[in-house]
Parts: sequence; C-alpha cells; structure tokens
Amino acid sequence: MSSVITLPIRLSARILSLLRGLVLHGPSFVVNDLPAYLDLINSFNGVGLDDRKFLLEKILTVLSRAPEDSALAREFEGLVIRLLWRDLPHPPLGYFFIPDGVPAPIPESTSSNTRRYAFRSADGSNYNVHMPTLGMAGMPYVRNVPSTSGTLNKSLPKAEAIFDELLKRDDFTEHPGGLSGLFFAFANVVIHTIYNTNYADWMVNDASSYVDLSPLYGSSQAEVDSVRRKDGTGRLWEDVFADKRLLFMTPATCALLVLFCRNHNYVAGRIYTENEFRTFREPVMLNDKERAMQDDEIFHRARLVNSAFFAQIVLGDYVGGILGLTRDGLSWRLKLLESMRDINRAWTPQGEGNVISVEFNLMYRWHATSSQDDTKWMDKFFSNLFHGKPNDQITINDFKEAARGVMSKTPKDVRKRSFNELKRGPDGRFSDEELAQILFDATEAPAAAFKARGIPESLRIIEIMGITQSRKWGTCSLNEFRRYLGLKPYKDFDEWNPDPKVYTAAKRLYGDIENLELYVGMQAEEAKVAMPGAGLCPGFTISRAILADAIALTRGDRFLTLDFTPFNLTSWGYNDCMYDKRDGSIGGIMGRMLARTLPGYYPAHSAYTAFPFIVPQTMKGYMGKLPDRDVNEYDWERPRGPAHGKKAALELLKAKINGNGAGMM
Ligand code: HEM
Repeated sequence: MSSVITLPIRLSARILSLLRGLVLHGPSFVVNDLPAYLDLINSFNGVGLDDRKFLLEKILTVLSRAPEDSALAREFEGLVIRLLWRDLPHPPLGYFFIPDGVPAPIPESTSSNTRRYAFRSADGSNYNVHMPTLGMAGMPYVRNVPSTSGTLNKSLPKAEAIFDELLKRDDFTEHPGGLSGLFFAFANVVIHTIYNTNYADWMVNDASSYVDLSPLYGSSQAEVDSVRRKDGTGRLWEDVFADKRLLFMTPATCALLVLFCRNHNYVAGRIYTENEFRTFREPVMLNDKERAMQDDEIFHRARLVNSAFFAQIVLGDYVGGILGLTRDGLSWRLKLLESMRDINRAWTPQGEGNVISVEFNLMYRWHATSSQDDTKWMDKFFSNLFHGKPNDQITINDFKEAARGVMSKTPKDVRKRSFNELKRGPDGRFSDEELAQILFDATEAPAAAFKARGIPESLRIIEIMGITQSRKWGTCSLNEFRRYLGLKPYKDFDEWNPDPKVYTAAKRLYGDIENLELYVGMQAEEAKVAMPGAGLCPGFTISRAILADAIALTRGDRFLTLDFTPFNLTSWGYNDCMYDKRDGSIGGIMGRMLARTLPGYYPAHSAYTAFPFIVPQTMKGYMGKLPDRDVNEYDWERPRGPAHGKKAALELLKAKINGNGAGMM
C-alpha cells in the first residue's frame, strides 16, 4: 500500500525537478508551456492527459532545441521514450485469431476462413498467445510458495487424527453473513471449473486455469463435442453438462449447470436471430460444410457470452456476497477487469494468462460450509457409495475404486444422464418445477459457518485425501504462506485460533506453530466475523487469499479482458453481460439468468430473484436496517411458480411471447 502512495509522490517530485531545471536553464519559451506540464502532473490523479495542451509537441520542441550533450535533455528524452513505450503492452497480448499451427495447433479443425474472431479453445490452450500451454488443461499445477523449513518432511501427525481432532464437525453453526446453500453450490461450480486433480497423477490438473465454464462445456475436444448438437444453430443438447464429476454433487450445483446450459441455448438463439454480421442462414439451406462452419461460429460466440455472463456473476453476485456488499445494500464492485495504467503509465497487466496453484486448490476446499440439507444429502450419498461402511473405516483406495465404479456406470451419452433421480421429459428437458424447487430450497438453507471442527463427518476420507495430497505436493506451512502474502506470521497456536479446544489439540498434534500445515492451518483457523467489507467470513488467511485468486482468474483471462468485445461476442451478446443497476439486485446479474431459464418461477420483485445467494428472511432483516432501502419493494416469500396467481401467469405469458423470459428483470 505504502509503495502505491509513495510512487506518485516520487514520480511527481522527479518531474517537478526536471521542470524546475527546464524553467531555470532551458530555453525561455518553456515558461509559456507550464500549463501543459502541470496538466501532466494532474493526470496522475486519473483524470487523463489533456492532449489539447500539446504536451508531446512541447516536450519534443524543447528536446529538439536543447544542446545535444545536455544532461537535462538526455533525462527528458529518457522520460519521453519510457512514456511512449508504456503506451502499449509488450509483447502484444492478442491476435484477431490464431491461424492453424501458429504458434501452436488449435486442437480443433479450423477450416473456416470466416472465423476471424477470438474464441475459447476446448482445453484452455492459447489463452496467452506467446505461451500457448499456459493454464491449459492437463498441465501440472504450480507451487507459488517454496517451503524452505524442511520440518514438513518430518513426522507429521496422521491425517486421520487431524480430521478427528481439528476438522470433524461438532455442531452446526449458521453462517454469520447470511449466505445461502446456493452461494456455495455456485462456488462448487467455480471450483470445478478450475480444479480437476488427476487421480493417477496428483501433480496434474485436468481442468484449465480459467473461468471458462468447463463443467458445462468440458475440458477436451471430445467432451465439448459430446454436448454440442452441431445442427447449424450452435446450441447444446437439452439440459446437459459435460463434466461427470458434477453428477455426484449436491442437487443445486447440478441444477445451476442445467441453467447455464439453457442460457447457452438462449444466447445461441439470439445470436442467430440477431444475425449481426448478416452471414447466418437457415440451417436447411446450407450444405454440410457450411452448416458445420455456421454451427462452430454460433457455438463459439455463444460460449464467449455464456462464460462472460458466468464471470459477471462471479464479480457481481459472488464477490458481492464475499465482501458483504449485497447485504450492506452497496452496488459498488471492484472493477477487476478494467483496463488501466499504473502511475508510471505502464499498463496494469490483463489477459496475460493464469496457472492455478496448489496453495489455492487447498484454500478453496470449503466443505465446512455445507448446509444441513446438503449434509443430509451427503450422508445418504456416501453411505450408498460405500455400502454403509462406517466413515472412519473408509480408505483412499476405497474412495478411488468407488469413484471409478460410479463414473464407469455413468451413461456415455450426456442426454441420458440425470441427477437427484430427476426424470427427463420427451423433449429431453428436466421439469422446470423440479429444478426451481431445488434452487429455492438451496436459497432458503443457511450455509454453515467456516470454523474448526466444522466439516461433515461423511467427508472424512475426502479431507484425508486433501491432507495427503498437500503433503505429496510439498506444500508450504501456514506461516510460510502468510509471509508470502505479506501477512504477519503466527507466534503461537492460540494466536491462530483462540478457542482452547482447538489450539490445545493443534499444539498436541504439531508441537510448533511453524509446523502447522497450510491446508489444516487455513481450514481450522479462527474465522472472521461479519462486518462491513466481510461477507464470506472464512478463516483470516483464506479471506486475504481469495481476492488474489479472483483477480488472477478473471483479469488473467484474455476473453474477459482484451477479447471481451462486441466484435467477438456480438453487440447483443456483449450487452447481455452488462449489469443493470435498476434491476433491484444491488450489483448482481444472476437473477436475469434464473428468470430467463425458468420462466414464471423467478418474478421480478422477488428476493429469490434479486439475492439468491443470501437467505431471504436474513436479507430482509439486513435490509430493514438500511436507511436508504425499502423492504416493501421486494416480495420475501418463496415464489409459487407460474401455476399460482394472476401476476405470475401473466409473467409466464410475457416470457413465452419473448421466447424465454428475457426482460423479466
Ligand atoms: C456439498 C457438496 C460437496 C461434495 C459432496 C464434495 C465432494 C468432494 C469430493 C468427493 C472431492 C474429492 C474428489 C475430487 O477431487 O473430485 C472434493 C474435492 C474438492 N472440493 Fe468438494 N464437495 C462439495 C462441496 C464443495 C464446495 C462447496 C467447495 C468449495 C467451494 C468444494 C471444494 C473442493 C475442492 C477445491 C476440491 C479439490 C478438487 C480437486 O483437486 O480436483 N467442494 N469435494
């Protein structure tokens, strides 16, 4: 922070000294040019340089007339060259498109010459055009923080004992920030987008390091092909998603993915009918090659829009929950994607790529937050999976075998898959009613608080796997991670978690605070309380690290920054990803998708539509205390669906006329 403040001061001081030199020793006309130089200093406040003051011309005039060997002129020349160089990023970060084989083959046939826009590859390759494998699926994780103490190689406590004494849930404590089970169901989609540790080789991540919605689209060409219809309309099959792992997650996570599938099809339909470039034709009018090319184009543009929409939910609704902004009635958000310059005019990097690290994989295991409904669901699921074997007797091999078993029984055809015993209708779709009830339940279910001794017992083996993985990755200690982030290391266990039950158990297990492992240290650390700026309320270290991760994921993604343009997404698609400050959601966008994909179930004024990530009755309590908000503007009861009430029926009719429900928010 202090360097951010001192940099402009140092820079302004340097420029002032140069100006003083010019005024005192430079040619006499410099004095007349003072307004332009002062404007340069003013521009450091972010107002932008006024080019009508002709700064560049004036500096060039001074330079061209100054004696060649003057130190002052040399200094000024250096300044000008540096400013001009910093005008653009070096090397440039994106091409219009990447031709076949240059610099690396695009893992998909690209016979089309018309596809002169940027699109997401199936496996996350080519996000950084100079380093095409950066963040690609199937590459190893990175380790950001080297562990130098060596103590972690020595006898560490048994993972089983750690779970039983520090992690196993003793009682359910409601989340202090009012976050709902749906918030964490969405978080579950986010983490599956970026983590897929390979069972055979734990160093490898089979997901890309970008928020590319890979649980929906897949992480390989074969997976992407499995969800596409390829009929010239760019749509996916009805209510499908590619990543089999998600079928074994709680119902709300799967229901959300189904809605993202519907959203893709809605977006593809709009891109086709808007036909902005006047190139699309009715698929029946096209030969096979033309139809395939048209389908590719609509599919890729729709994926850009749907993934950007997903990222906007992350930055609007999700970060709004993490920072407590929605709860506090604030629609302001950190503009993580914005193009901006540093004070020294260098571009603040964006779109350069990202690679997920093992430290962040461990940070993001938020199993302690499982709601009571989700805990019941997990108890039943794991009991079936392990044929009733008691939790404390299940081994890592049992888990791998059981996971392989269920995966191999999963139908290859994505259209035949189901979750939570839902049945598909003749049109291949799940029932709107059943999906909506799953999502309403998740919005109403309070999540659990982050805390030591907070993880449901049925996840015992998953946690033991996590601890074992972290040791095989050679991960650093909690204190090493904190030093890396510039946070004060803990001196003793009671500073880390003041609960005597927890710190005495941790001390008994680890002996010295420097030995406390990162994973266990983060998950069992004292949690933040709800306060302005804090909504997620995880352990202190997670709370600091999560934002660093959010910015790396979004700002590092070329398709959310440099290539997030109407040219690539189409004007309609680009606008569809923009927030609407008048929609009542206090900075979110998720409700638009809910209303559009489940017509009639998410009315415009419902709290379930506006704040799906906060338990409605809790949000009502928060809002009641805000001087500039009115609880009466929202309906706080569970929506009853299109079959109930005239107003809802009218909305459904409107939605049907619009083709899907757009415009309901
Ligand atoms: C409530 C339902 C959940 C269940 C049943 C569940 C179950 C599992 C299982 C079985 C694994 C290990 C297998 C694997 O690597 O895929 C796992 C890993 C993981 N879980 Fe969960 N989880 C749940 C929710 C969450 C949530 C809400 C988060 C965080 C937002 C989360 C974060 C993670 C992470 C980061 C991993 C490591 C993934 C990897 O390395 O590939 N989980 N979980």
